[in-house]
Formats: sequence, C-alpha cells, structure tokens
Amino acid sequence: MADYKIGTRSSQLAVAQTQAAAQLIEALGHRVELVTMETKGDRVLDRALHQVGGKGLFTEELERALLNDTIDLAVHSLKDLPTQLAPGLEIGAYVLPEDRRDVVLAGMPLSEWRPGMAAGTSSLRRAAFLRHFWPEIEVKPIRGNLQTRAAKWHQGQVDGLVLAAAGVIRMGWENQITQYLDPLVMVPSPGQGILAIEAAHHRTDLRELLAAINDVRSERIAIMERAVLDELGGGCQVPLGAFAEWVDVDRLRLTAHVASVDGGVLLRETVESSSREAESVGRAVGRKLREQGALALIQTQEG
Ligand SMILES: NCc1[nH]cc(CCC(=O)O)c1CC(=O)O
Repeated sequence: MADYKIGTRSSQLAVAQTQAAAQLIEALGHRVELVTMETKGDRVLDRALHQVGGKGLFTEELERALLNDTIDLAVHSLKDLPTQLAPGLEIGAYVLPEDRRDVVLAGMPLSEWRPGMAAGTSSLRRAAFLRHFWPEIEVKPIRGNLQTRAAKWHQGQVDGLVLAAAGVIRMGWENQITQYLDPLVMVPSPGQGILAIEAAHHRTDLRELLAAINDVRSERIAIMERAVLDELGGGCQVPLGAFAEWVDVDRLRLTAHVASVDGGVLLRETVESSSREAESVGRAVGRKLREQGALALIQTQEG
C-alpha cells in the first residue's frame, strides 16, 4: 500500500514531471503511487487552446479527485494552473525549477529564418511575441502533446517549434534545442518551468510533507509572476509573459510583456523589489499593464 496517491495527466511529459516530484517524496521515506487521468485539454485536439477555453483545462479532473480524496496530491506544470484554484484547493509546494526560457527547435536560429518560414506554437503568448519580434516569420497554431508537435515538425508541416525549455528537457530532448530565447524578449509564461503540487485545503495532514519539499525561492518567483497574471484575469490563455529572476540574495527583478495577438502592440513593465514584496509588486505591475490598456488587448483576442 502506498502512503500517498499522486494524480497526474496521462501525457508523457506530465508523467515524467510527476515521477520527478514523486522522487522528492520517496526520498523522505514514503511510498507513492501514480494515478493517471486524461483531462479535457488532452482530449480536445481540434481547436486552439484559447478556443477550447475555460480555466483549468488541464486540471479539472485532477482537482475533483483531490476534493473527494481519490488522490492525495496532484502535480501540475505551474503555468497550467489558473491563479484562482477551485474552492478548497491550494498549491502546497513549488518544486523542481527547470530552465524557465522558451526554446526553438528548428534547423537554425530564428535570426537566420527566411521570410515566410513557419513556426509552430500552441500558445497565444508565443504567437503574439513571435509576430512582434520576428514579423517576417509565419506563425502556425499547432496543438497536441509534445510528441505530436515534434512529429508535425519532422513531417515538414512547420519549419520549427517554439516550446518551453522545461518540457523539452523533461522529455529528454535537450539535444534537439537549436536556440534558447532571451527571457527578457520572449518573456516566458508566469510559472513556466516550475512544478506545483496541489492539495485539498482540508488535508492538514499533508502540510508538513509539503513544507519539507517546497522550494522557497521558486515560491517567491511564482507568487510574483502569478500576481501579475491574477490582475489580468488569471487564466492561462492571456498573451502575457511574466518572468522574475533573482538579482541579489533577497531581491527579484520582474519583467512583464503583454501583446496584441497580431503582434502590433507590446506593453512592457520592469521592476526590481525585495522578495518579501513579491506579491504586492507583482500586482502593481499587473495594474500598470491594465492602465496601459492590457485588458482591451486581451479582449480583442477572444473575438
Ligand atoms: N501548455 C502545455 C505545457 N505545460 C507545461 C509545459 C512545459 C513545462 C513547463 O512549463 O513547466 C508545456 C509545454 C510547452 O509549453 O511547450
């Protein structure tokens, strides 16, 4: 009998991530069992992610299982979690930060692409930032798990892919990475590269375990980046990049970009602060982006 049941999406990436998180718990002397579940985000593959819509597209089934104690913990890519979790749930630990940048998988770096070459991405944020910074490159929306996207590239449907380094590395595909994009230009998604362990609020028996594996420095970063997102509506389908990095033992620098989907407009904010103020400073940046018109940009995209 396992001590803890850990829920995960069934994709290869999700399972790899969950196994890595499970090892942290096993290292403390506990036995764990993985429970795989398919989510709506995995099933609906014929529409772009922002069209499938709804918060928690990749998380709903797991959250229900947490609430009724079918599983004890669920592991998610933090960036797939909305800022407002379903009632009764919380992020108990932030773990295993991986490279937080976006990467290009292609024959050559973006600067060498010829006009009209096509980059495949499933992310509204990547599409908008690509259009802004590399307007001569064509952006093709593509869906599916990482294997499916890689297959579409290998079949020549696109000339390359733009993905999260973290996912590519966790799949063991590091040797396919052509280029790491500058996170101050192609600003990553809030929480990208960090894993979140979600638990039900009523499971006070798990608090000690979660505190023991929590990575406090990742937690600070996550709180700051997600505060920006929360001020802008909180969903995962906002063309927002928010990236916090340590610039001193207790200081964080936050960079945030919001773009229109056509790439025509790009709003930017950068700020440095004590890590203790991560949340309030993140919120202030979110409000500044709103004052610059971020919500109008975001709303145009839904039509
Ligand atoms: N939206 C899918 C998703 N969710 C998390 C990752 C990568 C891993 C991470 O960011 O932690 C990916 C793939 C991608 O964006 O390329």
